[in-house]
Amino acid sequence: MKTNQDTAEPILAVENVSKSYSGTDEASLVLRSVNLTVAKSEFISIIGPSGCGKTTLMKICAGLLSQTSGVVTFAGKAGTPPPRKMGVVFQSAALLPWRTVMANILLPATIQKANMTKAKERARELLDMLNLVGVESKYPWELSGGMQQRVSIARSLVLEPEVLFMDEPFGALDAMTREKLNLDLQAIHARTGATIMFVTHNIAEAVFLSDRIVAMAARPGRVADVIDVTLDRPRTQDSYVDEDFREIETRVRNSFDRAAAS
Ligand SMILES: Nc1ncnc2c1ncn2[C@@H]1O[C@H](COP(=O)(O)OP(=O)(O)OP(=O)(O)O)[C@@H](O)[C@H]1O
Repeated sequence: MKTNQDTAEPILAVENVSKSYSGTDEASLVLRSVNLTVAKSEFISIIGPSGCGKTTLMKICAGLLSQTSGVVTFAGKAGTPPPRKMGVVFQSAALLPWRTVMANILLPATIQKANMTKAKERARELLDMLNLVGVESKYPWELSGGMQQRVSIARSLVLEPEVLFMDEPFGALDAMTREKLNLDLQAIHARTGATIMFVTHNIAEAVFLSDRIVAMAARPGRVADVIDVTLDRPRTQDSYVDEDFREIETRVRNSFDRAAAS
């Protein structure tokens, strides 16, 4: 059977990656021999029990942390994506309180000394895509948590990254805001064609957004299962109650439970 991964060119590959924060013995391993290939424009989610190493794996892929052994390959070359080609979004929006929304969104372009005319044009497009028009001159503390996270997403996209790493970006938001942001993120993914690696604890969210879901097991962290999400796009709020959606959700839940018990 052809999977989503087989049909597109790989952009990111994790080969035999292990990680220990201390010591070299087997017991100190947080990740053990993780292998994973992410296709260009793929939306891949990582789920697993708390402490299984999801954030560690994502940080290694983003080059924010080094692996103890193994190789990460980006676009066929050993190494992680260059900062200019990737964006990162964490659970906390981490905006600079003394900069306006627009200045926060433009921050990566300022740091990277990118073409500011182009960056401003892109920022305006993102304000529109993320329903932020009208708040560009406000300061982060004047916005709701959901709006702040939208700004953080816009900031991560301003340099048109090829890869976006998102670590529980909606974890602190209420259910309604989260569903709305899932719809917006799906639209952004379709429009930009960015490859997205997304860590979440929420199984329905993973099914809604993903092309593939990686279920990890803990102690040491490892890939326990990979589930293809073969649902048509775009998915809508009605998708959550579709029979096919529920079936995949159950499969992912079973994988999660098996991984948590192993
Ligand atoms: N900087 C660090 N130094 C030492 N140990 C760490 C460090 N960061 C993470 N760990 C440990 O590595 C393991 C994996 O942590 P990680 O945050 O990657 O897991 P996770 O699956 O993302 O967890 P959660 O779902 O709770 O966010 C945990 O046991 C954690 O305590």
